[in-house]
Order: sequence, then C-alpha cells, then structure tokens
Amino acid sequence: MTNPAVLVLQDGSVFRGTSIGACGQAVGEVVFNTAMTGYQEILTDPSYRRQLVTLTYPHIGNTGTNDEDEESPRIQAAGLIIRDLPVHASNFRRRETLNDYLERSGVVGIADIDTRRLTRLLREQGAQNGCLIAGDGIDEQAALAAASAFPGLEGMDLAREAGVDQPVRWTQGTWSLEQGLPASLAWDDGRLRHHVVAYDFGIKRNILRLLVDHGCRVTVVPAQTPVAEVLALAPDGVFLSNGPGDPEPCDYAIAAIRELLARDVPLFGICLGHQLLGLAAGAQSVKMKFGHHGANHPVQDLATGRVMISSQNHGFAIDEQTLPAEIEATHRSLFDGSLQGLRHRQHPAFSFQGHPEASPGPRDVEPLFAHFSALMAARAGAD
Ligand SMILES: NC(=O)CC[C@H](N)C(=O)O
Repeated sequence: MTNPAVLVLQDGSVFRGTSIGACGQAVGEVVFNTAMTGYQEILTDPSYRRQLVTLTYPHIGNTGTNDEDEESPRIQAAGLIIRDLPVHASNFRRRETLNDYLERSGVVGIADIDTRRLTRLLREQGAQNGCLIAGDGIDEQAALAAASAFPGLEGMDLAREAGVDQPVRWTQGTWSLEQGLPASLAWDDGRLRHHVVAYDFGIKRNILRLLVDHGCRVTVVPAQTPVAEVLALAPDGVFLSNGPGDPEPCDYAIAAIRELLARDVPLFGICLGHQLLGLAAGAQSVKMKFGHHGANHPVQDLATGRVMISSQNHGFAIDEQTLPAEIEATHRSLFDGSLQGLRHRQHPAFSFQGHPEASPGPRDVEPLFAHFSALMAARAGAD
C-alpha cells in the first residue's frame, strides 16, 4: 500500500507524489544534487542538515543501502526527493532497501514527482525553503505555512551541534576496503607519523579514512573546543571539517582558526572548513543562488592550469573579491568562476571548497591530503 506525499515550496509550487520512508513532515531548504551515484553517502553527509535533497538522477535505490557507505552515524538530510524508487534493490553489499532504511531512520521522502521541473525551478529562482509531508490527510495550506515559516539557512549556525560532543580517536583507513570493512590501526602504529586534531563541524568519515591513509592518527574534537585544549594534544596539524549551515555565525571557530594561524600550526580545511579559514583570514562569505551539489564539477588548479573533476556540496562560498593580500586563490570553479581553493602566503594553511574525499564522486583532488602531510612533515623538520 502506498501513501500520498506532497512537497510545497515557499513560492506556492506544489508537487504531489508518493511517500517513501517514514510518514510525517520535514521542513528545510530544497536543493538539488546531480550525482548519478552515492545516494547513501549524500543522505548521511552532515552538511545536508536542514536541507531537503532532490536527486536529479531518475532511479534512486537500485543498489539498496549497506553498512560501509555511511558517512556519519545516521541520515542527516531532512528529507529525500526523487523521481523513481525501483521495486527491486540488488547489490552484493545490500543490507536494506532504501525505503526500509529511510523508514527505520524516521526520515520522510517523496517519489514519483517531476524532479526535472523542480530542478529547473530551483535553478531559475534559487534554492527555496520547502515542506515535505507524507501520509494520509495532507494539508497543503499547512505545508505552505510551514515552508514559509522556515527562516532559511542564512545566519544559521548548525556546525556547533553537528559533530562529536567528546574527543574521539580515529585510526581507520580505507586501505583494506577490498577485504571488507576498513582495518583499524593501533594508535602508536609507526605508519601514523602525524597527529592531526580535526575540528568536527559535521565531518564525513571518508575524510578521516583518507587522513589515516596519508599517515595521520586523528583526534576528532567538538566544534567549540578551545584552542588551548587542541594545543594540549600536541597536534602536528589541525584539520577543519565540512559541516552544515552558514559559516559566518561560527565565531568560536573563526576565533580559534585565527589563533592557530598566528601560531603557524599547519591547517587544512574542506568546504565549511575552507569557508571558516577564509573568514578567519578576513575575507567574506556569500550565499550562492542554488549552490553546487554534484559529482562532476570541473575545478581548475590556478598554478598549473590543470582541470580536475570534483565532488561538491555547498550553498555558501568565499567571495574572491574580498580576499586579503595574504591569501592566494588556488582553485576556481569552471562552472561559475567562484572561488574553490585558497592558500595563506605567510602561514602553512590551505583549503578547498569542494570535496577531495569524494564519497560520492571522483578522486581527482585527493592529492591535497598528501599536500597536508607534506606541510606537516616540513613543519616538523623546521622545528
Ligand atoms: N559541505 C559543506 O561543508 C558545506 C558548507 C556550508 N554549509 C555550505 O553550504 O556552503
């Protein structure tokens, strides 16, 4: 038996479809992601908090869900919007169907709507707030009122609550994925040459795995950890994670990064971490029209001219026009020319707006992890 579902946007547009997952109501910013694979990684990426994610690829759920593709402990997106849920989910790693996974997680979704019409609308008018209701007795007026009451992501600090609330040690890499779940190394394994403290604003697990692959043992710390506590852990470098919401109100993180810059601690930021590094250096952030969410975005390395295909998920960006003289732009999006990477000229600090850890997406930008490792090695050599 199928239940009805409806998505109502704040401009009054109504999309009627079929309920998938749990019954109930979800409100958030409606965005579209153009990746053709990776729906489980997308759903569990904490950067999607308070967002209703539309997938433009029409068949979603073909391979079900599994234990390895979780990018965090649970589904983080507020809801899922798709064209078609296949009746059969088939893959050797499959544990559950997408429908059961959503239902067990209490997450609402809608299928059988015209996602192409929705995407064109978001592309032309910009990301919009919306309300998704699934189940019997849907009140579309109430959905419109709920969509209009959502304040929007601008000014919203979601990073402070998206990550761990206690420090956690991480030593699991990707290297034995072929043999099953990635192996964990001992904390004092000699191959883990660097100690990285990762500020967790909503970190994706593949970032942690790639740090381990590049010779790091990682202490993941809560978003509001004071710098003194981070320094007490004697890090060789500090990582600034991705995360949900607007970077601008995260004053605690911006202040911490300023202090770390002043102390010449090697810093690497991804996505929200990139935006926070930019803000700490004196640049300004802007809300984009509909953001970048996909797995095929061309980005140019400005030093070499090389073009890389990257995974992207952001709705805010650092405005290149506002970069102070000490910051060099290192990468730019070839879709819209927006800033994709930066480097501090005086301190060992750099960042990338897209997702070098992919999950999902291509791995062209992964060498940035080796660059971080090299920065830490150089700093250790200089001491
Ligand atoms: N993936 C991220 O870290 C996203 C950063 C920020 N929340 C944005 O939307 O731009």
